[in-house]
Amino acid sequence: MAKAEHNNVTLGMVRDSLIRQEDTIVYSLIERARFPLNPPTYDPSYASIPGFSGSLLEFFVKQTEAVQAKAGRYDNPEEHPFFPDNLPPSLVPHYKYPEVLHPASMSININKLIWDMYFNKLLPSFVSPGDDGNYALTAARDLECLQAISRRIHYGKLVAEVKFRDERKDYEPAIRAQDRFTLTNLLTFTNVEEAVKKRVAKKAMTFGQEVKLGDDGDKGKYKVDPAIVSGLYADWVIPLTKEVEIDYLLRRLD
Ligand SMILES: O=C(O)C(=O)C[C@]1(C(=O)O)C=C[C@@H](O)C=C1
Repeated sequence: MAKAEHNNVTLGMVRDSLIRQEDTIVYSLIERARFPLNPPTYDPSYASIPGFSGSLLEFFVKQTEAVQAKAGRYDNPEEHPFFPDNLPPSLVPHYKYPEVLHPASMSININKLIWDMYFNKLLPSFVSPGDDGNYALTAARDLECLQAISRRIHYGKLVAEVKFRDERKDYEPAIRAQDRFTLTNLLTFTNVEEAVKKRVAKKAMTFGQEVKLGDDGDKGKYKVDPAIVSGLYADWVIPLTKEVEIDYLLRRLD
């Protein structure tokens, strides 16, 4: 059983955090869109780094995650590495994060899926084709997008915990029966999902407009297409958050 000392987390608080995380995701997409696709970043034959086989992107992500692991990033249960194997241990004093989640949540990490979605589906849809040589910056911006999206999706663990505590008698039978269908119905709020999709499109318009003095700027011209941002949420972010919620709930009574 998870310790219950942080029972005061409410669904409203968790949703406020999801709303704040939208800002980070939209900004990180805008920052990545400053660069074209830059294919050599992803081409294993381009990098040829001594002692490393893989793309510049993989090199960058593995090295960055190693440094961040040593600095304690993954001690925080909200953070999930993309390459969890062989990560070095934290070298800093352990901060005692509140134990809100069930311990089984530690085994849930769907970053492989997020990685494939980001590079195969999302990235080609919002950056221009082309190559400007800024491969290291490109890899850095990609990692920022990935980390922001991953944090949001894995936040589903906390959303699920709060929902479970609020409606324990409804969730328990479905968990005992390992009934994904009923769990999906219980945790789905279609009106909230619709509001999320509309809000992120509005944020993409607001944050991604050209700000000019003296006139209204380029109306209708945005740094990242708002429809792509709401599509990202509709097709990936919300469904994968729900996937994490279900994975978490299925193990909640272990
Ligand atoms: O806010 C919630 O209740 C969530 O579970 C989060 C979320 C989302 O990903 O935005 C997912 C499922 C719900 O149907 C509504 C919204």
